[in-house]
Amino acid sequence: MNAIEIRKISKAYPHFTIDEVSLDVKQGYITGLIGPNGAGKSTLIKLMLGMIYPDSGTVKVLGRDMPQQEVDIKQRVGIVSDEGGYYDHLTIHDTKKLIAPFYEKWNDAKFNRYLEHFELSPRKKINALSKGMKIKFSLAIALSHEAELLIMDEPTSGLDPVFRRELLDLLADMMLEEKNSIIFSTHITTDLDRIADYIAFLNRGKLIFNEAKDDVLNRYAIVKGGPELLDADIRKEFVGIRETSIGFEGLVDNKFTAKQLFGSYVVMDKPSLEDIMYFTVKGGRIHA
Ligand SMILES: Nc1ncnc2c1ncn2[C@@H]1O[C@H](COP(=O)(O)OP(=O)(O)OP(=O)(O)O)[C@@H](O)[C@H]1O
Repeated sequence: MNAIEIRKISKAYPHFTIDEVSLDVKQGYITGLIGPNGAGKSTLIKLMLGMIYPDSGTVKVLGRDMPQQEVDIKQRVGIVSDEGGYYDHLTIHDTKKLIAPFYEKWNDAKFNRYLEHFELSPRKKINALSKGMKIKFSLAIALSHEAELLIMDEPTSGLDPVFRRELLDLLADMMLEEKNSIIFSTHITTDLDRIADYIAFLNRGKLIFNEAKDDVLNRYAIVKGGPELLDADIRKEFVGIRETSIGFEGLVDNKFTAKQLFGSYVVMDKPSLEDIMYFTVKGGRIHA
């Protein structure tokens, strides 16, 4: 089953369009949504959460239709973001009092444990929280109502390295429960190297791929070689290529085809997710 099913969703802003994106977020796994600034990650997440409406296409979350069954969906989903939509002038304690009755499975003891663990004072006002503290607070709320699905927009970007690692451990703990699923957007791809099972890559409002991370890392390759190997046709084989006077380094999206083409004339390396994002976003020839 899929935790989220997006079908041919489009949303146009004056200078940006989410263009017929279809995406399945697999239940029981962690999916990382990657893409450069302005790729449309937050827009896609807002569409999943019914915070904005698509021009066309459909969204199903945990088998229910968004936005028709939004109330039911929100019971089962935890949202982690620094744009919490909470009232700025309220304290953490008062915000919790306002939110908790909404959830059928609210666990107050768990919430208090998380506050303590995250060193958040219940007396602190929302507008006095740093970006990282807001993330911690929304995570405490999400984990205290037995959410089966966490949807997180850039959860690690405002966090120090110590808590970032701790957050990744908390997410891994959540995944011990088989039915739980997580999707999170980030441009810190090293976080995903550690915990993601699937990678969905969005660029300029289009989905480039949504694949198991290991398959992606096996399929793509970084190819390095001398300038004499390149001509116009060969260049077309690359997703992106960086050339200097002494050679080139490029990304191919099918290393088996590239092996047949280049044989032993080149060196092939395993790419990182960052390499894949960099070369895809830059595209064509990159001048060094
Ligand atoms: N309400 C809006 N009205 C007009 N344009 C918008 C609106 N919301 C987002 N956009 C535009 O949509 C594009 C995608 O923005 P979005 O925030 O979804 O990207 P992102 O991938 O999350 O980027 P980042 O990594 O920088 O947060 C941007 O060009 C942004 O200016």
